[in-house]
Amino acid sequence: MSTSEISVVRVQDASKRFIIHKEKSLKERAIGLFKDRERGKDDFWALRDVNLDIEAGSTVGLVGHNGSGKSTLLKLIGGILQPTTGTVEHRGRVAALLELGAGFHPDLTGRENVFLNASILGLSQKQTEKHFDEMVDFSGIERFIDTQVKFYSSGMYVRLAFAVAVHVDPEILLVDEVLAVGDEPFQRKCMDRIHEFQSEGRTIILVSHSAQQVGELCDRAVVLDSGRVIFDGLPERGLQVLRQGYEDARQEELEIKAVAAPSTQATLAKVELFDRTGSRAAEFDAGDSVDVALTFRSPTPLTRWRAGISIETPLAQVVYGTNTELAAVDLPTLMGERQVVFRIPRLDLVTGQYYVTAALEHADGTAIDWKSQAAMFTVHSDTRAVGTADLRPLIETRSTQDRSLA
Ligand SMILES: Nc1ncnc2c1ncn2[C@@H]1O[C@H](COP(=O)(O)OP(=O)(O)OP(=O)(O)O)[C@@H](O)[C@H]1O
Repeated sequence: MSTSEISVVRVQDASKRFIIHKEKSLKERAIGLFKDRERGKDDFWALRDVNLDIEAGSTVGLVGHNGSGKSTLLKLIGGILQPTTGTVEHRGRVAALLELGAGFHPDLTGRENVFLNASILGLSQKQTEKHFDEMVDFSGIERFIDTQVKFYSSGMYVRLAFAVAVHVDPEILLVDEVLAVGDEPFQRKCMDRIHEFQSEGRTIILVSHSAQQVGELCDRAVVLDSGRVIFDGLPERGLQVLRQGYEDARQEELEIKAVAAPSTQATLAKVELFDRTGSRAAEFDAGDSVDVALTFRSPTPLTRWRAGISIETPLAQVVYGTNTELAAVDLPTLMGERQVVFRIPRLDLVTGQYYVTAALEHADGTAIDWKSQAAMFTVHSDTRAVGTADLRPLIETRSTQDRSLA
């Protein structure tokens, strides 16, 4: 079977242009500027030449900076927006959970909206009646089902919208960030439901700012930057590309600031890893010791500061984090260059790749400088386990009967 035969979403050379209507100032209006209507408009390309083939049964995370075009792409896939050029096709019933407000009518009650929304998604009145109790039960807002949704909190709104979306039997589920609105138990419930969807072979496309969510759910990440796809592949790599982008933007901002006003600020200059022999290293065996050495510089005296590190997985889950204040270590005034070394006596981690993020902060926790994923290392462990901590339990078995007799 060719890719095109099994793909349920196909985006070909799609671009989307928005026309932005500029507000004229009072002065411009008074002196009759912008007589030509076109001069009050600006073209803006939110997406440029996007190509995507999404296979049935995959879960794809759309990630990128604010304004990079994720929601616009999701709306094109859902058919809510049409591309300016190019084509977007999908096969199968689509349920879309887009931003708050889309899909529900504020003056109608929860109950009325469920019927309206389900019918838009292709369910007959009878089918909706059949699933109605399940939907309301899933939403957990039965007490408010006959209240107009304009009085709902954003969390209640999302609960009901999600409940409808997952009960209309969609082949493709589009989810835009809304999961972040629900409270923790509801988010967990949604995640479980999404896992169920995955095991049933349905296709999910979600926009998320949560690296953890993308790592946990997706088998593919598409990274957007200024409306273009800059990466399409494994989530681990996609999240690295995204983080590198954030880091580059931060560095660029710092450089611009530095040119505008030469900094008197202290910096975290280097993050290095050393093995027990004092050599620079990036490969360790579980149980080895590692020195994480941070080099700081300050052109003026900096008092009451702290240094911190965290060890993270490629999906940004923190395995361990500490700082000199938590460790009750007093640091002398920083002037010129100084190194702070965190010696970890045993790296009891399971086989895998890990990153060190490090920071320089004021004593009250406000950031002065930091380096995200500044150093990478690999751990080799001979134990076979999942997770990150290499706890090496001793496993023994006992007869509980013998114990009760004793
Ligand atoms: N209807 C619209 N009219 C004009 N511009 C729009 C419209 N919708 C989106 N845009 C612009 O298109 C760009 C991409 O927006 P989009 O919402 O797709 O970004 P995003 O990656 O989802 O951002 P975020 O992470 O902030 O949700 C933004 O600059 C946004 O201002």
